[in-house]
Amino acid sequence: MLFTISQRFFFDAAHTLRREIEAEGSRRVHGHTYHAEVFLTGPRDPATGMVLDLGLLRQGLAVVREQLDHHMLDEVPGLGTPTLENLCVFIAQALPADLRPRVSRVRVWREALGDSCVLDFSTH
Ligand SMILES: Nc1nc2c(c(=O)[nH]1)N=C([C@H](O)[C@H](O)COP(=O)(O)OP(=O)(O)OP(=O)(O)O)CN2
Ligand SMILES: [Zn+2]
Repeated sequence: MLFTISQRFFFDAAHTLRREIEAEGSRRVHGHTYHAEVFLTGPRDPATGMVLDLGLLRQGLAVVREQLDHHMLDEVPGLGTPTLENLCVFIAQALPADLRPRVSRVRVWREALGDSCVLDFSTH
């Protein structure tokens, strides 16, 4: 049996974005509240009854959040163009090494704008 556990966090960050439409507002420095959810999939450890203690996932996400919250996303090393897609990849790669192999999905969204992106490792 496989189980999927998840944990959410949010961060406030600034960015600029070059776009072909609505270009002017996106090009200026502006901010968003981003939400992210990371999903880990695996079997239960028979000794603990857990895929992984959610407290450990929460600790890992805190490390990732530190690199994004109140940052200028354009300047975050390794992120690239600050899109939702690149944020999904960045979050998956920035997790502690022992958690990374179990990541099955990362979702990043902006509640206020109603847009979101999902990186789904199970379909790759
Ligand atoms: N495939 C993607 N498309 C777009 C992305 C993305 O990350 N992936 N991002 C954007 C913009 O960042 C997003 O739409 C927000 O636009 P922005 O100019 O930052 O803000 P708005 O003017 O739309 O909204 P505000 O409420 O004024 O912040 C576009 N496409
Ligand atoms: Zn924006």
